[in-house]
Amino acid sequence: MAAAQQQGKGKARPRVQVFESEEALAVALADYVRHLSCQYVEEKGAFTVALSGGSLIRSLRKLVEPAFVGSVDWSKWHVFWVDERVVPKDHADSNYFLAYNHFLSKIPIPAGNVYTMNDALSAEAAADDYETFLKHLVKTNALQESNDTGFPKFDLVLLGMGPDGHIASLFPGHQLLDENKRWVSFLKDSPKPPPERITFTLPVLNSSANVALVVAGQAKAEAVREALGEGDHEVAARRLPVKMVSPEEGMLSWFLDKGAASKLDSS
Ligand SMILES: O=C1O[C@H](COP(=O)(O)O)[C@@H](O)[C@H](O)[C@H]1O
Repeated sequence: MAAAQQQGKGKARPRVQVFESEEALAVALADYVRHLSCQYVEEKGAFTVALSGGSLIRSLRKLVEPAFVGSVDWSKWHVFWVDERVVPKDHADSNYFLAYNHFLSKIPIPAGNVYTMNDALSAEAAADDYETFLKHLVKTNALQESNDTGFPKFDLVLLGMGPDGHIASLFPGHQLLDENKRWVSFLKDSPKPPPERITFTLPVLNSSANVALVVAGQAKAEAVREALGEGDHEVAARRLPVKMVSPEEGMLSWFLDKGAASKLDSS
């Protein structure tokens, strides 16, 4: 359905698109990801994507359907995780397991291009391990670095949002929202189970070339209204982490269904 605001670069206003249904959102999301994939593969021969867990994975379903699956060069994809739960990879709570079952198992991405967090380590060690690995990829030019921030620059970060406004494993009021040095950090007190998690930090999310916020359902309408409303002073933003997503030099695109957008003024 309708597009709302026009996007710009960097700190410009995000693009906000509202769709009649989650089904229509999923089709538009597939088209958006396919377009970026083609663009980056053509430009630099690779496409680096960081996935969230949760409902985002279901919203990616169209990308693996016949209308889209054949027009993506999956061999050039490099897949990362925005956040992970500290559980074995075959555990129902694992973000990798979810992505594998509903997305990755259906497409021919080379196994060596799928970069999971190490589930044999403690939360601290797994965060260190993933950060060290990302630094190695940057050093070897397999992953770009942001000239502006010195943090890694993913071509696309796909974020979901919880009803409380959390993104990745960055929760309202949590001290990790202040982290400005680490690339990957950990927490053991997640308010949403399971408690132990590993997560990209905000500077990494905000150094990406493209960030998509994919949000469906009425349960998230209040957080969407607050996030897209006026007045982004720091206290409000720390209460609603999604408000702290603001790419330094990249583009932010919201994909909303009617339910999620139902408390926005224009809807
Ligand atoms: O716990 C998590 O929650 C968020 C939001 O999940 P959703 O199911 O409400 O969309 C998700 O983006 C994150 O990756 C996950 O670890």
